[in-house]
Amino acid sequence: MSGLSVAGAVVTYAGTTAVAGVDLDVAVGEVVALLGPSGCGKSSLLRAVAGLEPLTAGRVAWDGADLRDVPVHRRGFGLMFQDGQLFTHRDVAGNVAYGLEMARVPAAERRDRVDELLELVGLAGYQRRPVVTLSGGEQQRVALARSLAPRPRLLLLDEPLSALDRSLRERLASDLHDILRRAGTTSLYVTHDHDEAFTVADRVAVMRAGELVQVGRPAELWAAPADADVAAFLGYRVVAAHGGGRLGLGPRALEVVGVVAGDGVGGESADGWADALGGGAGASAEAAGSGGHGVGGEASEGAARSPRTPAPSAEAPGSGGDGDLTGRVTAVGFSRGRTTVMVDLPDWGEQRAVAAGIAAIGTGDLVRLRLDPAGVVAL
Ligand SMILES: Nc1ncnc2c1ncn2[C@@H]1O[C@H](COP(=O)(O)OP(=O)(O)OP(=O)(O)O)[C@@H](O)[C@H]1O
Repeated sequence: MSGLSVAGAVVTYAGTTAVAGVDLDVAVGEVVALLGPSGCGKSSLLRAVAGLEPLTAGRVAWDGADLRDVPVHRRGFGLMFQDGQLFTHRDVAGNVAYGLEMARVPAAERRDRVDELLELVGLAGYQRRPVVTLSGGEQQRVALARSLAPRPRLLLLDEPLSALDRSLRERLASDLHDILRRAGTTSLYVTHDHDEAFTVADRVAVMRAGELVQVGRPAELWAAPADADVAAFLGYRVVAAHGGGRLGLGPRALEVVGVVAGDGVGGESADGWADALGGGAGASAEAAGSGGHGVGGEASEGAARSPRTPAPSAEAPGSGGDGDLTGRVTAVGFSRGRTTVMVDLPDWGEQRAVAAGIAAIGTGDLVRLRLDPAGVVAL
């Protein structure tokens, strides 16, 4: 096996088992994310791969060669942490060049490599900037450039974005994906954030209580989580399925398709909304056959889809005769152009649902929901 191979790895601290027998391969050029909740042993495993933590059992190998007797600085691995730990007395170029100086790379070659890396991480021209004048995101880009400079055969990243705010984290995760591919750097990436793992990695290894519970491509994990815990960790809401078993409801599994009884508060007047929508919404309200009104987007998306579209009623407890679900709205929010509501459902409790466009929904309304089979996984 070329690349990294971890077999039966165990890490213990004074009687506590942090890593309980992990097998994991990372192929050359591949980016693998270790994803799991706090305390599951991700960092311990990463540190064991780096050589910073001894293995109680098992082995770590590169290109088939056991690394047991190879000290940290001779493994040819790079490290990057949450806090980039930049040298504050050096400027940006001085930080990026650090590993190259240690490797006694000649000055002219160092300069070229620093320029190339700053270009790669989106900081061209920053060479002489004192690092203390940089934003948190820029500092992490410098830390990344520094760890990539000596061309590590494996880059180990431990929560490199978790000190940044959400929008910056999303942006940098996407940039990291591109930068690691362009540099062709084999990487092991620790995070507790599923979106970040899915964005950055080719494969995601889900860890729980010291063990790997599932390894796969992001789309594979999302389509078929190994169990209810993995599903919940990936962002599904786990609910009981009709007739036993459980379902994972994805963030867009439930869609409001109509208001059955609009006696709630907030939003626009139900009638005004229906009027504004014109024929489409009227047709929807009629189809609902309840005297309620349809809710839809700009092009009346909700109305365009028939409210009687058969939902997987066999799997949906609390569903009406035609397969729709009905529940009471407990909260209404508006985010990124969509109305989102919390709806109290008879068997599933409070669940999040989306309504296309700006809908006249108020708390207390009784709404009809459609369960989109594409947004649901059986567990
Ligand atoms: N140096 C240490 N001495 C004793 N116990 C430790 C040490 N480092 C970690 N642990 C314990 O080992 C377990 C795994 O910790 P680890 O840091 O590997 O998890 P993690 O998944 O990386 O969590 P986090 O994301 O919070 O860092 C935890 O129970 C932790 O308390």
